[in-house]
Amino acid sequence: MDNSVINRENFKFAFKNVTYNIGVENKFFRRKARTILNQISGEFRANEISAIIGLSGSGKSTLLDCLSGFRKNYTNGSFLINDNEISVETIKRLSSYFMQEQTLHPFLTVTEILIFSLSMKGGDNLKENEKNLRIEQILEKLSITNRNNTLIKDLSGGEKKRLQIAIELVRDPKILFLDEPTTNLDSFSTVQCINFLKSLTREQKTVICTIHQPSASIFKMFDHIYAISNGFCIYQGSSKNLISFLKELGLTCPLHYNPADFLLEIANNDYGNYNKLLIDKIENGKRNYENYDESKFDTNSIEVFTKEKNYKENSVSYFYQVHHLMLRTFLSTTRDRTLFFMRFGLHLIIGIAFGFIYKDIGRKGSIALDNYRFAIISICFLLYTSYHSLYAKFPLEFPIIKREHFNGLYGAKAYYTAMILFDAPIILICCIIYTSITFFLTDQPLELYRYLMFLMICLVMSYAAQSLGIMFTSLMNIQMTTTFGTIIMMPFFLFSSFVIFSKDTHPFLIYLFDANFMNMAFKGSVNSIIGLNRTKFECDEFYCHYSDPKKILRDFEMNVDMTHAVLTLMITYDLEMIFVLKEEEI
Ligand SMILES: Nc1ncnc2c1ncn2[C@@H]1O[C@H](COP(=O)(O)OP(=O)(O)OP(=O)(O)O)[C@@H](O)[C@H]1O
Repeated sequence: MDNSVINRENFKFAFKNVTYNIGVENKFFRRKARTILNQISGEFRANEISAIIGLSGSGKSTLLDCLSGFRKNYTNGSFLINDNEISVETIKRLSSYFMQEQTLHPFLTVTEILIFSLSMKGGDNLKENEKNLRIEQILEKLSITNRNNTLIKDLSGGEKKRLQIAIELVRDPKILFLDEPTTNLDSFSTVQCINFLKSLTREQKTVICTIHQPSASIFKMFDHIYAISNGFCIYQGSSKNLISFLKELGLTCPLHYNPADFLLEIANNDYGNYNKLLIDKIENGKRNYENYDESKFDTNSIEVFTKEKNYKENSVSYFYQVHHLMLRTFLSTTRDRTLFFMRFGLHLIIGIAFGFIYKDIGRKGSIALDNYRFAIISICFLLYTSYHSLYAKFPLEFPIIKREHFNGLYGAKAYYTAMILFDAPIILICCIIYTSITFFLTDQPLELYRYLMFLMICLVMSYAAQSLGIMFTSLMNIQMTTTFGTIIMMPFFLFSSFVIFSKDTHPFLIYLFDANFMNMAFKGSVNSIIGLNRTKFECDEFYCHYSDPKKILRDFEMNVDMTHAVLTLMITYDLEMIFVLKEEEI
């Protein structure tokens, strides 16, 4: 071991006895705990770049998730800064997490995404020129200065990676966690990326990254190595001390052989079972195979980090977050108009199609019953387009918002508010397109209040359906919402007076009809077309059974007080909104 004493700056982030258990399914569908991290300890220092290495599935990403606070449930153990215990919340405030998946908005430019991150961090405190200067400095460091106005989707893989790091740096974190930052990079870009990360350590930052099989030259660039095998620590210390550490156990690394590969082969039992010996020698991470000058540590310096509340916290108001989120959505939507135009186009095409299918129903007594069918199908169409409108965006956006929300850019409430506010005028335009075309083509009486009533019912129902979609998305994960989202609508449909009448059900169930927004939407739309004292239809055949609109309303149990219908829809919308906006996690 190299015995020269190292003076590192007085910041040490350590963890003690960290255990992480996960429930796994066995063949009887019971959940059984599996331990991924076993009472491991370790430490990382400022001015050092540390690599967490290990075989695939050894627990590298899990350790990074636990250290950064990304996985806090089922994590046991303690976290310390300069030997003072700190909470996961403090770590989150001091750090930024670079996730493995590329999570960037493809239709924003490099500058726009950085301005957004900076605004969310500093709000209005920074002047425009200060923001631009800060961004210029970061881009210069990352060698992407000439790509300022390029859309993210047009950047190369390496540039995207560097930009993602830049976004995290905007918030000036003390600790930077990076999950496999060099994956998919060629050897030149890998060296460039590690060199850049190394340069950050000169600014008092603690850089911790997981890395998959580093080459010998990359391995040497790391100051500190933390090696894991099956959730246990098998080495902790400097990269240059690894060979002597192994030698003490009788494991001699062949000349010109990559020490990282040698260690991973030992972990894989290629030379016999040495794992237990390694774990014991390094005391499962309690020991550091490096000499530090511990007298340099000032244990009081913890105050600086824990008391400095707005170090990484959201320093901007809820309204400021909503405003910037809406602005960002507006920019992306104006550049990628596919979904936007598809929604308008869909309402236009379906409106024309239904208009022709139900042509003349507003005038002819022989087909008057089709007015009831037309109102029901209109509600079903608008209900599903609104219900799916936002959660269709989720699979694409989810990794992005998860990262941004985790890194403290904005709250869940601000995100949902911005999403709903941005979508509100789109739903309004879609409803106007659909109702105007169908009302005219089906030859309904040209009475303004009747049309407005039809539009209002369709609109409020669409908002209620949209918020229901968001509510389920916020409650379940994306796969669950996509799989069960449509099935969840079935009970609403069942008690909507379409499948079964309330008079034929148990009196106890009547309330399910009265409180059901879909029932009120069906009844409200049918009433706005053939209710409201509509005169009899002209009978164009020998006998027209339903030429009297009152008869349709009575036979199909469609009579409703319009105020009751509108109020039920509005209350449903409000209740769902209250539920969604009280969510704290995305
Ligand atoms: N949510 C989870 N549910 C079940 N098992 C999990 C979960 N997360 C991690 N694991 C398991 O924990 C082990 C460690 O996973 P982890 O992703 O930390 O490995 P890794 O060392 O980062 O691997 P790689 O280098 O392949 O990314 C793996 O066996 C993985 O299957």
